[in-house]
Amino acid sequence: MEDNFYTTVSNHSIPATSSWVASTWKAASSPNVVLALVLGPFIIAAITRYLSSRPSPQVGEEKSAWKVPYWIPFIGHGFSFLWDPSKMLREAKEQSPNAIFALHMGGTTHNIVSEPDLVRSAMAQRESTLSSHDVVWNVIQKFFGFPSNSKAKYFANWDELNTTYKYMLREPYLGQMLNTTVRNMERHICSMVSFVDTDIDLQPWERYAEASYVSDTETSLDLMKLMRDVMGHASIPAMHGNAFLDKYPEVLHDIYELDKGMLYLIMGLPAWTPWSPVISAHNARRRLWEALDAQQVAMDAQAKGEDPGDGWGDMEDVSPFTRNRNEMYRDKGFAIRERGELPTTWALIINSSLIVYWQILYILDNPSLLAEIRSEIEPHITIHKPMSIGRISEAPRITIDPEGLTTCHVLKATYLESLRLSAQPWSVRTVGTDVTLKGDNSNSNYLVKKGEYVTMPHDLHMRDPAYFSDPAKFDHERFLVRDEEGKITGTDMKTIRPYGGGPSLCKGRVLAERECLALVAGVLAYWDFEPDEGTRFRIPKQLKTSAVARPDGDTRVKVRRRKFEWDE
Ligand code: HEM
Repeated sequence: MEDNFYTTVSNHSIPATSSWVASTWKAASSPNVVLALVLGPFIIAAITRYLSSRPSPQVGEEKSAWKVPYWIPFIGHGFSFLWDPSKMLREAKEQSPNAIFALHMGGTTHNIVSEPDLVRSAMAQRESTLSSHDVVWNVIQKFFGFPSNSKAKYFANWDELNTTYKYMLREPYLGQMLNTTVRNMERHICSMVSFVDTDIDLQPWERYAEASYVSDTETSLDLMKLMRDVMGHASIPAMHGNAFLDKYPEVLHDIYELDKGMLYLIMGLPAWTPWSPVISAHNARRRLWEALDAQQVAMDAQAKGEDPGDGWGDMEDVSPFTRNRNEMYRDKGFAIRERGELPTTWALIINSSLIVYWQILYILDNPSLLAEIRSEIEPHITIHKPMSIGRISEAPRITIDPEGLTTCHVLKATYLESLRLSAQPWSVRTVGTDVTLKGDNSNSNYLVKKGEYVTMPHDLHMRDPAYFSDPAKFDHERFLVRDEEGKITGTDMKTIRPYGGGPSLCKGRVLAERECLALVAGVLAYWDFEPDEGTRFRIPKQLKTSAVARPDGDTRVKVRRRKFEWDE
């Protein structure tokens, strides 16, 4: 037996393993096997393609989504989707004979819905039919890093958590938070650019925007980074109090780093992945948790009548929203590590600060629009004549009236058009029971099946030429409402959904709109900009992010303070 075992069948005196390799090689190199190996993948791909393109059986009157054919089993459209989701969706929509089409990715089926009537129907379904819970938890756990064993507590207190949003959405709290934000903006707008050539004397946002001294009246810097940080320095203290940003000045940049790594974190890539954006995202998230946890510890101590600790001060300026959430966490026994302040802090920063950049850039690119907006906002912005001693004078102060700005329809229309062009929001739901999404007539109803997903990429609709002519062009006129004489009487948001919809509709939408209008108006009233090179501003390509696009490169601009009447 032993001899047989070690003796090769081919009678040669080579070891058995080699003999096995040799025989396998011989078999593998036979023409039939080579043919099978070469043709196999093609045959599998062809069968997959055939099976995936078979129409779903129709149930009664109701159609189901058109399935976009694919070639690779299980992975389906995964690669082309990851490569360029916007292009892929646009092309699939163009080919689709139905108002809904379905993509297959990683064994899951996504019914892609973008027509306004069908989105409305989806948003109106009960949570048990189309649920956002699983998707929300997936993001909360994987992206924000919540402990996975807190899921039960999180959902047990779902209603209480949602109730706290009234401290952001409703008066008088909304007004309080907005006023604090706008007062911070007023201070930062006057000192936005310092025209010094020593790095140490620059404002933090100038350093981040890579400011480079041109002259005593002119500085060159990156517009996106500047606006992002100025907005962040106004809104973070309005939510968390001044001490928070003083103690943790890196919070803003950690939020940007975290956001850049969103996809990697959702894919579950660990911190040791040898790819720097993944490592940076993990590190940024750890530092953010440390900062937010420290604030919760300080607030807990203060609530017990104890000293909140070094550098926190009296925390009187922490918003009612953050205070109320801290109270709720204590009442419901949430451990420090289970408290969810990172998602709201991220949501506060990440979208508004980018929209402000896009809106300012689109306006600057159109000088007659800029002039129109400057005259429209003039009654609601006051620039105060500064005190002077000899030839030295302080920077003029600015006062912004956010309520008044809500009547500036052209300004508001440019905000809506910036959202239409730059926001990329998606709402995703899991299908709990078979459901019919109703279109505007019985011929446009669609059945979606339990276990699948309804995925609503709102940007697909917001750039659909069937609804928005010349969709890539910035044209704020499309949102203006005029009377018979052509006089502007208001704005109409039409069917855009930059804030998502249904139960997970953005809770900061009113605050976002008012703070964006205030910052854009304040900056345009106070500062002049010109492109650093050439005569036109470059409108950069957009990179896909969570909800508002990032530009694909720098927007270097030269900034000067505007000339006011007393300068003449
Ligand atoms: C222009 C700026 C903003 C845009 C475009 C935006 C967009 C969005 C989108 C698309 C969603 C998800 C909706 C869905 O799942 O259907 C969302 C959710 C949310 N946003 Fe905003 N947002 C903005 C500003 C803000 C601000 C300033 C805050 C203030 C903290 C905020 C707080 C939230 C919160 C708390 C949620 C989660 C709501 C929930 O799950 O119940 N957002 N936002």
